[in-house]
Amino acid sequence: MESIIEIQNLNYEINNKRILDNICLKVKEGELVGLIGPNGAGKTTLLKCLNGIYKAEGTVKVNGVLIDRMSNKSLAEKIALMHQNTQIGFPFPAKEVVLMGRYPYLKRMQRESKEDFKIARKNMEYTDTEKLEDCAINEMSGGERQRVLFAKTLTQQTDIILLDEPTASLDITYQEQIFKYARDLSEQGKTVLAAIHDLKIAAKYCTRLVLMNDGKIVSDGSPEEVLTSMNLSRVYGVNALVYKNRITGLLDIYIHKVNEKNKSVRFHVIGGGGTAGSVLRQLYEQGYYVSAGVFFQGDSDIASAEVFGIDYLVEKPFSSITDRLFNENLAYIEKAHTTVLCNMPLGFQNIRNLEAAEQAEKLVIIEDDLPETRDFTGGKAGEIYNRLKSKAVAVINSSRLHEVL
Ligand SMILES: Nc1ncnc2c1ncn2[C@@H]1O[C@H](COP(=O)(O)OP(=O)(O)OP(=O)(O)O)[C@@H](O)[C@H]1O
Repeated sequence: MESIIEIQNLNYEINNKRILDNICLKVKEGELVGLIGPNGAGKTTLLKCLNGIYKAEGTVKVNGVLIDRMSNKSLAEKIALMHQNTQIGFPFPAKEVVLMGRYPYLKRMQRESKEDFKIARKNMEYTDTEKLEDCAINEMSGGERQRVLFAKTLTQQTDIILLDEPTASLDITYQEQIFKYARDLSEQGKTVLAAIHDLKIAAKYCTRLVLMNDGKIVSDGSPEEVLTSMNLSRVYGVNALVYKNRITGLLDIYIHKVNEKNKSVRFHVIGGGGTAGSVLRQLYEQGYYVSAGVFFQGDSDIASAEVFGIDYLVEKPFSSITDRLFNENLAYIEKAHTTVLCNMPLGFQNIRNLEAAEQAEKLVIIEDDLPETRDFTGGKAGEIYNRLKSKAVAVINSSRLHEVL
């Protein structure tokens, strides 16, 4: 398929400072591309070059035609840009602002036709802004104004739509809504490029992400290809873990700061049934060496251990812990400075985890629920648990774990 947008060797400077550095990018019809990158990466500047607001060195073609050869009006029939934080000083009613989207199609002094009004109205309905039609644009909340401006952008009826931080002042419902609209538009064959800071929304809706830094494109591909821990760490200067959220099935990002000083201190975590996730995270953030187990296949604690790169032991589902895994668990416990027993359900299947915990030199028990309420062995596990309690260095609520780390 031909590219609807083709950018080659684009360079742009302001006051001798290189803002865009040799940008090359081709976008196909119907793509929904997220432009991501830290503040100052050059996203807005790139969108403005595409829209002809900034004249840069290099070439920008739309449908194979150089935009320098197009008049402002004919470019505005092809590309609409919704600016970041647009302020309008004059109290235009919303419906007039939306109608302004029709300007590329009107001759000098020509009034809008019935058809123009119809298009504007349809887009106000679509963006849930009809109720605001008589409200002054400069007296609206940031989010309301943003939605009216989005309706105006759509009213321009262009094949290419550029959105610069379209969700900046929107509440969570409308943040998602704008990107649902953007996805609908791309499914209808429109091409959408959106500068966006929210990486989770970018991953959820965009078919392709372009990561920029210092005026350059540093990665370009599917959300999975671009949103890697390495890319995010390199560009944003943070420690980031990128993983598939097992509950939502979506790409998720966890930004964190790890204390690098604690690597030689070992913790072992006994959990299960999703009770270990938060414990593993907190220990990971402290930078300790952490091992965990014995979990049973299918447990969400395994997903947590994998995200945090923690060594763990896993048994087949619905089986008791074998001697081999019991001994491996013991070996981890013996090497650990501290063993943490989570607030897990107690059954015949995992009773050997409690037996192993008896060997811990220093045991911390997390108790959010009384053991009687989660003992499914008729008291057998409860007996061991009570012995563990009497030797534990701390029995705490999970919200207080940080106090003993
Ligand atoms: N009018 C200007 N005069 C001087 N420098 C500018 C101007 N406009 C942009 N810049 C600089 O160009 C660089 C890129 O800015 P741009 O707004 O394109 O980045 P961005 O990726 O959109 O950032 P943000 O995510 O913060 O909106 C920044 O370093 C910015 O300071």
